[in-house]
Amino acid sequence: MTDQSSWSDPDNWARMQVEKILETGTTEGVDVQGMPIVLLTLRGARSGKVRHTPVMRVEHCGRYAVVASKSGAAEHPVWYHNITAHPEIQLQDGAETRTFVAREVDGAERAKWWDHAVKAYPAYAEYQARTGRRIPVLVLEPR
Ligand SMILES: C[C@H](OP(=O)(O)OC[C@@H](O)[C@@H](O)[C@@H](O)Cn1c2nc(=O)[nH]c(=O)c-2cc2ccc(O)cc21)C(=O)N[C@@H](CCC(=O)N[C@@H](CCC(=O)O)C(=O)O)C(=O)O
Repeated sequence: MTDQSSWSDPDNWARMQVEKILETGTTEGVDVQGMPIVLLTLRGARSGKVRHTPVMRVEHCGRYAVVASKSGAAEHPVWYHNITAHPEIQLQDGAETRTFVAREVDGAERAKWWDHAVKAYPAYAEYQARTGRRIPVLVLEPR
C-alpha cells in the first residue's frame, strides 16, 4: 500500500514511476494526469553512474525533445547536467528503447519544440511563467 506522503513528494513519485517501468518493461500505463512519459537512461555527470529519469513524452514526426523544467524551480534539474555532460542517452517509449544524442536548442528551433512540448504537457507553460530561469529544451537525434 503506498502511503499518501510518498506520492506528494515529487522525487519519490519519480522514483516510484521508474521502478514501475523497470519492473513491467514498459512505460505504458505510467503517466502524469493521463499524459504519457518516457524513461531516459543517462550517465551521471560526475560519477558516470547509470541514472534513470522519467520525463514527459514530447514527440513530433518521430523525433523527441526533453524539457528540463523541474516544475519551474529556480535551478536546473541535476539530470540536465548529466545529459549535457554525456549527451549519448537512451530513451524508452513503451517497450522500445533507442539510443539518441541530445542537443540543446535555441531560437526558432527551440520555439518550435517548445510549442510541441506545451501541447504535450500544458503545465510547462506555467513552469516557465514561475521562474526567471530559461527552461532548457534538448532535441534527441537518433544515433
Ligand atoms: C532529485 C534529483 O533529481 P533531478 O535530477 O534534479 O531531477 C528532478 C526532476 O526533474 C526529476 O525527478 C524528473 O524525473 C521529474 N519529472 C520531470 N522533470 C523535468 O524536468 N521535466 C519533465 O518533463 C518531467 C516529467 C516527469 C514525469 C514523471 C515523473 O515521475 C517525473 C518527471 C536527483 O535525481 N538527484 C540525484 C542526482 C544524482 C546524479 O545524477 N548525480 C550526478 C551528479 C550531477 C552533478 O551534480 O553534476 C552524478 O551521478 O554524477 C541524487 O541526488 O542522488
